[in-house]
Amino acid sequence: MSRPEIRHDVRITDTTLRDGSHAQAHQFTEEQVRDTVRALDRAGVEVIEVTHGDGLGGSSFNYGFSHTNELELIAAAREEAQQARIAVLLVPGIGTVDDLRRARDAGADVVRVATHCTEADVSPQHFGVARDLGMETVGFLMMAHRTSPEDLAKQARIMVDAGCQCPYVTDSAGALLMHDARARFEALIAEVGDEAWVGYHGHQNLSLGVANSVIAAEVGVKEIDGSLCALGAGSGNSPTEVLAAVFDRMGIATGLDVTALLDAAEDVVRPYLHRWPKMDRNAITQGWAGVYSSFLLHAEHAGERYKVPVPDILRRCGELGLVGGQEDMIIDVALELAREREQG
Ligand SMILES: C[C@H](O)CC(=O)C(=O)O
Ligand SMILES: [Mn+2]
Repeated sequence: MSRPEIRHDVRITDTTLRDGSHAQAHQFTEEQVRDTVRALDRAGVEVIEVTHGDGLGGSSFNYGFSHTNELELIAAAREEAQQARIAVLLVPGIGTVDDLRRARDAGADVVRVATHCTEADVSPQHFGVARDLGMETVGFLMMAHRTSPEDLAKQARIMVDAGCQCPYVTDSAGALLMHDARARFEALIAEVGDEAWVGYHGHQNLSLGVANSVIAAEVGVKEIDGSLCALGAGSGNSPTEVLAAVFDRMGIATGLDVTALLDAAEDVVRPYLHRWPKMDRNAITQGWAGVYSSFLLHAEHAGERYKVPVPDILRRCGELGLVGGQEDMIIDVALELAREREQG
């Protein structure tokens, strides 16, 4: 299996239209997707991810219904992109291989198969189908702070042996401190670096997404994620426009046009933001307590409904070690906290 060609020192994947879907409560319109893809494509972004925030098949009662069917959004993105590849996310169990086939038919070029950081063994079938479909393959090892660098590297090995061309250190909670991130990058590169690229996906809950991206580039990580205006779960992702400016200052080639990205963030994305992701009390708590960023809106709704402080809900989710896919447990946590408060 060959690694995909990366034309610059680092390739930036923009996930505004996928991770940003969490922050927008999955309400992206076709017009927003078209405008954003056109702007990213013109700015030189080579991979643009478009899917429900929880990946293919995510539109549901548990995760939140999409405004527009994601296959229509993928097809629209494909039409607008002149040079960029269109990526989709697939969490096995939420999405299926049939969803993947439909996404491929709609124009997706890349699939990012996402599993909890200790559960890569649920991904091989999906990588196999993706390779048969001729797709480029990425593996997301989510909540990467929850396992050691050595064990994360073993999970990356499972993915690469199954056909993954780029396993990612995915800091879903924005919880990785700089030395923790470096240790994981180095462990993955040592384990699979001769056969695959290594990637990094950061969240800004502790304001370290960009700093960790700098370390990533320095130690040889080749694919790094960002989102315009940081649009993503929790306090958002590393802002694509900031990554472009920082890497430019560092002399790291990304092929990105910084000015075009600044315009894309301000003129295209900012006007449609429901709220600009920021490091507020709730999002910082997520980074501090190691909680999945996508829990933010779910916890805020539960806090309002059951009259319990959102940071308390998030801290309890961290204590219980909840992982992506356990969004329904947030209600149980809120009810339990409400009962505890009643009992004094
Ligand atoms: C399904 C998640 O939102 C994937 C992701 O972006 C993360 O874990 O972070
Ligand atoms: Mn994310």
